[in-house]
Amino acid sequence: MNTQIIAIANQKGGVGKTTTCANLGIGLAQEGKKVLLIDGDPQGSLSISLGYSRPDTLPVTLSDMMGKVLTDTPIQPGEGILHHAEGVDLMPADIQLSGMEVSLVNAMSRETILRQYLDTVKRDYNHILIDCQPSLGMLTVNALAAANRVLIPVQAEYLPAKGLEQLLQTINKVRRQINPKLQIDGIMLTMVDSRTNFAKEISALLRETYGSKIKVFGSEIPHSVRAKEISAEGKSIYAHDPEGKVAAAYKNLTKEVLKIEKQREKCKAGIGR
Ligand SMILES: Nc1ncnc2c1ncn2[C@@H]1O[C@H](COP(=O)(O)OP(=O)(O)OP(=O)(O)O)[C@@H](O)[C@H]1O
Repeated sequence: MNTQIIAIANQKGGVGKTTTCANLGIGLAQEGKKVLLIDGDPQGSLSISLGYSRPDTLPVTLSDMMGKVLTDTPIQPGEGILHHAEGVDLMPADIQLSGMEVSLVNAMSRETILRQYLDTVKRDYNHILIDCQPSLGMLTVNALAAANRVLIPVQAEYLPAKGLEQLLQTINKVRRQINPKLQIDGIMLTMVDSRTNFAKEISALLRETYGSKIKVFGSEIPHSVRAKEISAEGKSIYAHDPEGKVAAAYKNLTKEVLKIEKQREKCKAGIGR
């Protein structure tokens, strides 16, 4: 299986990474894809938002799996992977992942420990989505080293241009030094309040600043209280508010993401001919 591994990254906190990871992942599952979500954040927000309110009580989390890679301990098929009612699988995380990040500092091949873990599970999945932590630390570098695609959610409240530059530099560095396959899918606006001109201005500015180099997704995720509620519900926006505008936006995003991979496959086939 040609597994698509998508890192959802932005070192700024609270921009909608976790919400996007869960709803894009479940959107892909609704399109018939086999999906694994990786909680790459020691806060465990993705695990919590999918209903595992106390990830610290789970017997196995991502830090255990990365620990096994570090110590060359075999990983059993499907070990520690949870199955969510809406058709996605999840490798959860808890605060132990912080300790793992510290141990990585002195580890051999420290940037590729997550990639080595994913190599043991990826044959079972069409898509693996990684919810990155809000920093450019070693866990995010591991996610970028493991992925072949990166999607960047940006909150429409203000333009963190400098932050975005730092992220793009990190992505380029990872691409040059560790993972030449990494491609940027695009920047995606989240929490857009369409009643204000401000959001429109930010959207236009993003397209003006980055649009020539990086795709800015046509799908923009509206700001909605219904979206805010889902993290406490343990389910997706499709289950919580199926007819709402956020569900529609995430459905569109899912289609855009699938279109990108189709186009890349076509390009590859064209080159191969
Ligand atoms: N479209 C939306 N409308 C309103 N609130 C939203 C929307 N998307 C996410 N939120 C809320 O905004 C907050 C931050 O979202 P989320 O946790 O997805 O961001 P994050 O980038 O993953 O955060 P962190 O960096 O802390 O992991 C959460 O309370 C979430 O419920």
